[in-house]
Amino acid sequence: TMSFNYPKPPRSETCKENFFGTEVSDPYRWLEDPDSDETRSFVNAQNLITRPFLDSCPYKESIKSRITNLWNYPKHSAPTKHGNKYYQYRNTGIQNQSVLFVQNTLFDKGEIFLDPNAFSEDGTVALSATCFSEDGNTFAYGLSSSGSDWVEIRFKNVITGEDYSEILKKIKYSSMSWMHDNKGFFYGGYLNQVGKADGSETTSSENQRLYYHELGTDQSQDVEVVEFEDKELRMGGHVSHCGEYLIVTPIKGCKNNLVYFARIDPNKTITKKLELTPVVTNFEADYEYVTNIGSKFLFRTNKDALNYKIVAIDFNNPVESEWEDLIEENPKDVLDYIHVINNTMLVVCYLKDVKHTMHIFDLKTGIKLHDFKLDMGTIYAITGKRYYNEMFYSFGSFLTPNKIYRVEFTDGQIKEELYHETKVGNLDSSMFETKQVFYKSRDGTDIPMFIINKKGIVRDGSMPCLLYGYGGFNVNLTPSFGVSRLVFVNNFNGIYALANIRGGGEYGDKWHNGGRFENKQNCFDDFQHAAKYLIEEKYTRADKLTIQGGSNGGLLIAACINQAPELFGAAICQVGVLDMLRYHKFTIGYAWKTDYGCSEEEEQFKYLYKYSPLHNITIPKDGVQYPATLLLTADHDDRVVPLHSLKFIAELQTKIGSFPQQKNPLMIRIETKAGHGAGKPIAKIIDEETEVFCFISKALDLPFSE
Ligand SMILES: O=C(NCC(=O)N1CCC[C@H]1C(=O)O)OCc1ccccc1
Repeated sequence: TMSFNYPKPPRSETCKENFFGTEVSDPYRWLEDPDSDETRSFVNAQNLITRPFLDSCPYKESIKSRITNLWNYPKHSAPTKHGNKYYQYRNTGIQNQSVLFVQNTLFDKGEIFLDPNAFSEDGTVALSATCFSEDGNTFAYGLSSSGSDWVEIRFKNVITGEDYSEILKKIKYSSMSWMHDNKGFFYGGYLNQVGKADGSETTSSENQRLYYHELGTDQSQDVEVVEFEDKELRMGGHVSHCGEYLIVTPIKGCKNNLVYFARIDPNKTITKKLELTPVVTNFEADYEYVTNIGSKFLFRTNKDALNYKIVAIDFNNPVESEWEDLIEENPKDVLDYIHVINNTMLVVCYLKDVKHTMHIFDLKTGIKLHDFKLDMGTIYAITGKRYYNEMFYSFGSFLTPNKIYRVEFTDGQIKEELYHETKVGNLDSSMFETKQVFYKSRDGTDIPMFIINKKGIVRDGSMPCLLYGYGGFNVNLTPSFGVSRLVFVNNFNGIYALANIRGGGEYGDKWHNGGRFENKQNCFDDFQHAAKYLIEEKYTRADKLTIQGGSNGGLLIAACINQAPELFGAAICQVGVLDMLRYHKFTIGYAWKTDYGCSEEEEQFKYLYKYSPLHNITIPKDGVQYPATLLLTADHDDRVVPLHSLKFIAELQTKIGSFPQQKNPLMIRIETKAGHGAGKPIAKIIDEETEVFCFISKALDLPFSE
């Protein structure tokens, strides 16, 4: 059996805080300083424990080569057209970053337009945001380094391939939008933030402003065009399809935004703050700009529509009593997203029991004109400008990486053809089967869950199982192709299960609200009942069951091992939100109040304190032990700062690690030059997935077969 002598970091007995009469100690608060010597030595001490454990896995090299060669298939994105050229991301297989190609026609092999791999040796500079000007002659592109949310924007002349000289900095959580003169450009920035701003800082991101940039000038000349008092607002700025309006959608949290607009003259530069007309001035609903016909503006909204709908607002008379529903709310299916095409058509994707359906509606009348035939899966993207009579959509599912279809609208016909199908080498998908089951949670709610396994398995409870969940922020976990999960099913002879627990948006706001605020415990109950279902149905047994989740999903994992350690053999908690009393103090954490609430409010403190992972590590009774637990974080994660994981592992090892019955490892893997996940180079993804499997294999004694 294994035993570990975990680091004994200094534990402050004086750091206490009083929340409405409850005294809460915070012995590892000093770990909140990422740059202190103490924190650095804590990180090193942890890596000295974790590194040898992971490297001792006898299957490490074969796991890595299996994951690598399954990743190594050519990838293509749906083409998008700008000006008279087509653009498409391609990856030969395991290039760290995908490369942006430009083609003159749909079927020529094209040439490299922008290769982000050229920006760094190790692929840690990613292309995080792009925006072509209306005429397609200028390409605005945002680069992010080491996985940080910070973005630097550059402008490329498409004809010459040369970059303009200016670089826009201090940009984060920003929209990008061009004036139709192809010279003016809107973006959101934190230009006043002081101190380090490279993603390793934990400074709260406050006072974002919307700026107007004139192409070819220095950022110091940029004009602050929109400003609101509230320091927590992030400004979405979108130039309308006609080019005559700027729609401004300030958002405070991660749900519900305001709507303002300004008239703009595409032929005049902007020299001062814009005059904004209010349309929505309360945070009661989401409003997402779709398009406009003159002054009639379409928005996708959940206002009085938990499953969302399309509403028309006349900006000449925006009073709510004059709003009209263009596409009514569907009582069962969620209006997930929408794309205007061919001038007069709306492509609408619904989510129906966690699978997409796709239809065409008339832009003026809202009448349905066409249904697309889709397999069980997900629409990943739809591309095509409003005035094009051609669009592309990409579709994927658990065993289908990506199928791109081209749709052409000519003389009243809708012609559709397969444009490109991604083939995965060395994977015979006919060996696997996927299904959707429904199980009951603690309160009787039916929860959907996808299950993937090899065909012909015998359900005798002996198989290892990997159960994944998220459960928050209206996020939908729909079927998608994932390499590591297929390696788990194929080479660990495992079961992969994906539980669509409450807090997500799988059944609209009813589902999101069911996992928010005082209902957050439903997420944990739903997930624990998924585990019980998999055990009762003999897919697996507790000591062969691994649970995995990231970010808000990391909170899910940590709360579940605190509440029901007996249910799980292993737990993978990636970039988790683990200190629920202090999360809102760092970077963009305050924006998550719209799911979690905040400890500064008494009622909210009470329910946060009840499940906050850092504050609920409990010594299990009757010889039960915590599952083998691996936390993962990274030094440039400025979405969920590493201090959450550092404090949690310190508390877990101190409180639980020294107990005789605790044989399972309690560890943390801290990555460098990496962040929350977006833009992570393939090499780092493969290393991380390999080491997660090494941990699980070691902890649960799982054999790996080539
Ligand atoms: O904070 C979030 N989103 C929520 C989020 O990232 N969360 C919410 C909880 C922890 C973490 C996660 O689950 O990934 O987004 C900020 C943002 C980024 C880019 C553009 C605009 C705004």
